[in-house]
Amino acid sequence: MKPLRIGLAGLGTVGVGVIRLLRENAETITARAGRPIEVVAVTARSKSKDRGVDLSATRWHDDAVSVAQDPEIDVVVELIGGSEGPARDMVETALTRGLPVVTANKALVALHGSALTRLSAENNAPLLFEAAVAGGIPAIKLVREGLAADRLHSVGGILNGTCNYILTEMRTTGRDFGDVLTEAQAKGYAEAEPSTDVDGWDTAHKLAILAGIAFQPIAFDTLPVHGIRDVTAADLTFANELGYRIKLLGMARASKDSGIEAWVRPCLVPAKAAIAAVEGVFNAVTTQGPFSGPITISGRGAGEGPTASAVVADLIDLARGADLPVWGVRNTPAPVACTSLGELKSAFYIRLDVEDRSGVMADLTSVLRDHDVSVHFVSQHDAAAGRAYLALVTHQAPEKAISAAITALSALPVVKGAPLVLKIEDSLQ
Ligand SMILES: NC(=O)C1=CN([C@@H]2O[C@H](COP(=O)(O)OP(=O)(O)OC[C@H]3O[C@@H](n4cnc5c(N)ncnc54)[C@H](OP(=O)(O)O)[C@@H]3O)[C@@H](O)[C@H]2O)C=CC1
Ligand SMILES: N[C@@H](CCO)C(=O)O
Repeated sequence: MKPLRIGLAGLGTVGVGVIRLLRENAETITARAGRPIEVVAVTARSKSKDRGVDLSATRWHDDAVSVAQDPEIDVVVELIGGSEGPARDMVETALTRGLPVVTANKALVALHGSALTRLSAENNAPLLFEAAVAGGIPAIKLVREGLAADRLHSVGGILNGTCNYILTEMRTTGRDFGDVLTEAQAKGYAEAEPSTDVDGWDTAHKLAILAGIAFQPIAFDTLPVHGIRDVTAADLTFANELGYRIKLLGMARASKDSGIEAWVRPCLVPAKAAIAAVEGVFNAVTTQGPFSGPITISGRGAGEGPTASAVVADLIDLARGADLPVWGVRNTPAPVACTSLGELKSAFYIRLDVEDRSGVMADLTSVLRDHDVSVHFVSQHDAAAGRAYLALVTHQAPEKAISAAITALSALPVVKGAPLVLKIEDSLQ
């Protein structure tokens, strides 16, 4: 049997994992793929680095584009990362040559997915990226193949393990964000420059891909993105008392006007919901469809083994000759802007740091009354001397009314520091 010959760029966590998995499970993979899958050419920044795997039988290339130009390969695997530079150049070169591409690069697919899809279609070259969303969870296969018949109402979930780890640790130990972030960096979960994770961008990249498959590609720069930096230990305590957990969610929904409502932000989810039990570095992907009903699957969203498992599953699909359209449809839909969230109605959690004296509550509620925001529940915890944290839970209100109320509340002399507003996401089961 003729092997499927792989040219692989990037020999870091995922690249080495792919080589190990292909070797360790060679017999099983060959049986399932119908032919052997062999890495025959590689590149990385350093040729001399010991990576703990034997590369003596592979051809070394000095740059990624030259791997994509290698005449003796059948598939390019891009595991360098980054939406620009060598990763993008290599993928474009391969697709232009008509070579199938497998990548784990969510930033590349989220930002340049439409242009790459055009290249893929023009050159009849498959582009697969199962590992780009939620690592070891077969998220793309779930939505693109498993749920291909349903018109989903929503798709999304907990898509960043670093944030979920930080929020879980803050809740269970009472420590603050900065403290837990330092620990997450020391343990190698968070990047040294953690903004991609904690400011929500990694979640946004993954959500954009899921939304593109479930609905239609979205214009990435129209996606509202908020991370977890402003969530405090006090918020996690309040949420707990209210019967909720705080999770960084990325969600996309088919909106009434046939657009796509999508956002990334920390939310309160009912403690009873399946997704609330997904803790630590685990990810969860959740869907709702009129025929398929609610589905939530969880697992490891990162790491050598889980991510390599997803990359190699794509390679097995290619070896089997599977014909999988990039976004699950034959045409290449143009990206659409996400719908504005202003009219979106939801209940909200508002946390305020206020002076602790008589009349403060009257000041606050008069602002809410003026913006037609009705309060469902109030709770108070002592903060510093003479100060209190107040948590308000609102009834359903349009997001723009909440935003205007927050601006007015922030201007009150009794309110200290910036209020925090979190959406209450009651629809997840
Ligand atoms: N790590 C994870 O758990 C997950 C990662 N991903 C994605 O997988 C991809 C790879 O991630 P990961 O393995 O963690 O990254 P690493 O940082 O561990 O590895 C990156 C690799 O790319 C190589 N590289 C960097 N620049 C170049 C270049 N100009 N030319 C050729 N090679 C280059 C590096 O070389 P050298 O080793 O010599 O420095 C290194 O081997 C990224 O897109 C990431 O987002 C997706 C899901 C999970
Ligand atoms: N940085 C990501 C892993 C790669 O997708 C996370 O923390 O989930």
